[in-house]
Amino acid sequence: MRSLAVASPLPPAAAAVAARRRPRAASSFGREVGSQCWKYDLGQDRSLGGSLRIGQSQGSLHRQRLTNLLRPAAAAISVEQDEVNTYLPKGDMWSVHKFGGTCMGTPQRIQSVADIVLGDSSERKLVIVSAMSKVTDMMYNLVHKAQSRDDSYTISLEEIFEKHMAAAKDLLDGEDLARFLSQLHSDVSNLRAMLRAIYIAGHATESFSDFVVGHGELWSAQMLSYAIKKSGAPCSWMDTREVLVVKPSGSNQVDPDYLESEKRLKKWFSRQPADIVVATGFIATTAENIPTTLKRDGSDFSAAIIGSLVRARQVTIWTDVDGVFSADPRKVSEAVILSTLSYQEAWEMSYFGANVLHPRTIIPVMKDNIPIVIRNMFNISAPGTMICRQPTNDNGDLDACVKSFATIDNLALVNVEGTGMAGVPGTSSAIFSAVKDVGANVIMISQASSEHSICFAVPEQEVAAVSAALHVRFREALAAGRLSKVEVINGCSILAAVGLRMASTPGVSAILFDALAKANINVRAIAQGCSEYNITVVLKQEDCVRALRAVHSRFFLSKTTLAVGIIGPGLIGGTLLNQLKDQASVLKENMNIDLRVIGITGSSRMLLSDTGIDLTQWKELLRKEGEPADLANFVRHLSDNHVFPNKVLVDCTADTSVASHYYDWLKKGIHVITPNKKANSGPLDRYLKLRTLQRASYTHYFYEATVGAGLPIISTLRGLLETGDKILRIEGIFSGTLSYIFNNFEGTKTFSNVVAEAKEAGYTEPDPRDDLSGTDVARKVIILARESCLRLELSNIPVKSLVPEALASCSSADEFMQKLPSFDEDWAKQRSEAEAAGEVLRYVGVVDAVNKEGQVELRRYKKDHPFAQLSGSDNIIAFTTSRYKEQPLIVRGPGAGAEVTAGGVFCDILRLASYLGAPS
Ligand SMILES: NC(=O)C1=CN([C@@H]2O[C@H](COP(=O)(O)OP(=O)(O)OC[C@H]3O[C@@H](n4cnc5c(N)ncnc54)[C@H](O)[C@@H]3O)[C@@H](O)[C@H]2O)C=CC1
Ligand SMILES: N[C@@H](CC=O)C(=O)O
Ligand code: NA
Repeated sequence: MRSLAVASPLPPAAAAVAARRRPRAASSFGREVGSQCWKYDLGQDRSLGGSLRIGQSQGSLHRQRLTNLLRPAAAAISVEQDEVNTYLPKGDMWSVHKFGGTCMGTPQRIQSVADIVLGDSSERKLVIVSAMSKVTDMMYNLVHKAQSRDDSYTISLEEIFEKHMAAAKDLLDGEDLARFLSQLHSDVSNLRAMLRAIYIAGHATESFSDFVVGHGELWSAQMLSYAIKKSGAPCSWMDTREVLVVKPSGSNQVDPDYLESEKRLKKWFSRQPADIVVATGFIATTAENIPTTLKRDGSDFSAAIIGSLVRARQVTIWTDVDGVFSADPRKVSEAVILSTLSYQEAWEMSYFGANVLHPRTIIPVMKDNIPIVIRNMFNISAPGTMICRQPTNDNGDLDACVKSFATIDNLALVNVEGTGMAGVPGTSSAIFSAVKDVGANVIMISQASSEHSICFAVPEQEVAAVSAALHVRFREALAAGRLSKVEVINGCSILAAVGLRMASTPGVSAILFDALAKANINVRAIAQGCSEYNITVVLKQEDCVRALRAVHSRFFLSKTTLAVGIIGPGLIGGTLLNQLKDQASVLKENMNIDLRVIGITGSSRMLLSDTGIDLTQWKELLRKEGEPADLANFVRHLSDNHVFPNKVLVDCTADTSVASHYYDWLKKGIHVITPNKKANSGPLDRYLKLRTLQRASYTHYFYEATVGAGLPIISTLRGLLETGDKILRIEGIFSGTLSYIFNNFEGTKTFSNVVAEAKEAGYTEPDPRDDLSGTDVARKVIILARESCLRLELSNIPVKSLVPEALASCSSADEFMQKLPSFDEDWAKQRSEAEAAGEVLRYVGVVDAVNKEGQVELRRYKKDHPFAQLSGSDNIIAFTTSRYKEQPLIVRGPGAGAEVTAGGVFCDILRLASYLGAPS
């Protein structure tokens, strides 16, 4: 027994690479192949490492066998330099397809792949395949087990054998099956020998490992080619180690040698001029004819290189998704499939982890302008995403400029700040060399031109080292005050918008930042290079998904998407829901506004939905599927919803306690709309706080229906004030109920009957005493007074109540209505007295802006006075202002009732949508 002692001065892995790369003279284990030499000298392979001793006979047997194993591929790839066959067809005829492991997962799927290939009407087809799903991992595992001296590699190899045998038996028959199985047997027996050597050596060189692993592709390619042949189409299979020549380019990457590969490909075709070729993905050879692989995403890369070599008209990458999404669909459920992308956009997106293509996959096809199409083999009807030079929908449209959004989490921002940085060359170099020295990866950099600070983002787990290095590097500058701080902001994320020409198209970043502002998201840093493809913003990580959804919906959904929560589905709330239902599709189509009611709560039950309640049956759903009402949970449901960036709560109750929450809701970034007068007519300090918050934020609060229902009262007043007019007096009939009562109390019906009619018609407050007492009018007077900048409390308004004192203490509205007839006579008397004087009774409210006071009272007006001309539930409001002094500006019309009031609230919702960016 002769011992073979191998002492390596290099670590085994490095030695393995060195051994592979160093050309050697042919040894007794080497063999001349054609004009080239197979130069792999196992005897001197230092990567066998350590002081391993292998018995001579066993060692030489293995060496001999292993060399032979590696040989077939090498033999085939030998090419005479001048022997260039011209068969390789050029032009548009080749169509290249690539099917990944999932597509090749089962015999049935391999058959479907065959069907897809046969269904392609291209003249010539080149099909690149990965190993059956999981096989590559199983093969790596074999190597791992063998080199860890784990005997069970033999069982694992057996499993792999069984898996392929079973698949082949399912898929093939006759001679082709026999041929495949015989090849499989022979390959497995060779692998057994190779693994045994690895087991004995306790180590596998990279080329041994690549050789073993590549069998997955060899088998899947053969099976598919036989399956295609079985369907009647002539088909060859190609071991791409015979043609695809690559050279290592460091950090686990390889560069294709196009010239050499093209020569070998032509040679290959000269021997097998087939119209359908199934080729192995992932595997290749070095110029020295050593089997290797294309590393990560190797099969896509194979397809792109081969596509380029045959000048394919298109490379189709088949996978299990419909195409490339506009955002991670796990985070944005409304993400859409993009129909086209430019090469650069695909490139940018893959950087951000979008499941597109590895950037290097794009390079080979990009240079020849060959489109890549990503398609779903399990959904052939989906057209997929085409990646090409000039996407057709890239027509200068603002929205087409942004293709997708992506995020990176777990980052920290480092901010280096100080006056001593400005104008000092070398500061940034010093900062980043310190960062480099600790091996941290800088993900974005931003420096304002004032030069007082530089900030950059690094992975959070690297920031402590970066910060420490910067403190050491700038110790003196910090001590001297030239630098004021090296600050670390943890918990950051990056949100990137990717799109061709985005950065050079006016308005895109405005839309982006506007969407973020409206979603109440604070931007911490911004970077946009001169590259046209990317705008990056840094945000708090907790805001990131919300931000992603906000910007995505702004660019990809309707222009304005609004999630609505309705509180109080009574008369007004219920009518509003029906109006929303009827108008939703028109709004979506004509105005690009998408309103989704995602919650309805009454006082006892609530109904919640993440994406929108079916409004055709909201009542039934609320009854059957509703849960016990809980306002806090209801609000949480709305604010936690990240699908819709804009949210509004519509308070259709008359409840003071509901109104007391508006401040908190606005603070949370939820817009508020209401016909409920309680907040604006409640305590002055609360009101002022609410309005101050509203004015200081991008969150909106609208309440047009609190005065005159749907009539444009608040908006008219605002228009006057905002354009510089001065309000002198606002006077009018503000109560639809009282207007109706006095318009219809003409002597034919009793007073209590007319009140009952008003209640029946839906004009009254839930408790009609609020109308008759004048409180409702007083509230409206207060609302208008405050809007006109008067600081009045409800208690400052003298009110003449029409509720008989005896009925003020009735415990319910019903009891009040029952007892009201006993006062009909008093009312009849008052009415006839006025009538006798040629006058009518009218209940009016006044805002006297000059004297800073308000009044609410029952007055008598001559029959020719405009206030005497009203009918139904009409309100009339006269604004006397500096500009409208001689003749007041008058607004008149029905000022109560379900449809008009709900219409007023709806109008506020649309006003909000337009504030949020909906087109006018
Ligand atoms: N009816 C009209 O013509 C006009 C009414 N308004 C205002 O519209 C609001 C609604 O009036 P209506 O629909 O006529 O009253 P309503 O009594 O028919 O409806 C109010 C609804 O709110 C619910 N509700 C009460 N407290 C609640 C709470 N804490 N949480 C959840 N739900 C609650 C009630 O169960 C009821 O379904 C009132 O503030 C009223 O002043 C404003 C202008 C005109
Ligand atoms: N009850 C009110 C309804 C509107 O605010 C009225 O009658 O005007
Ligand atoms: Na109004």
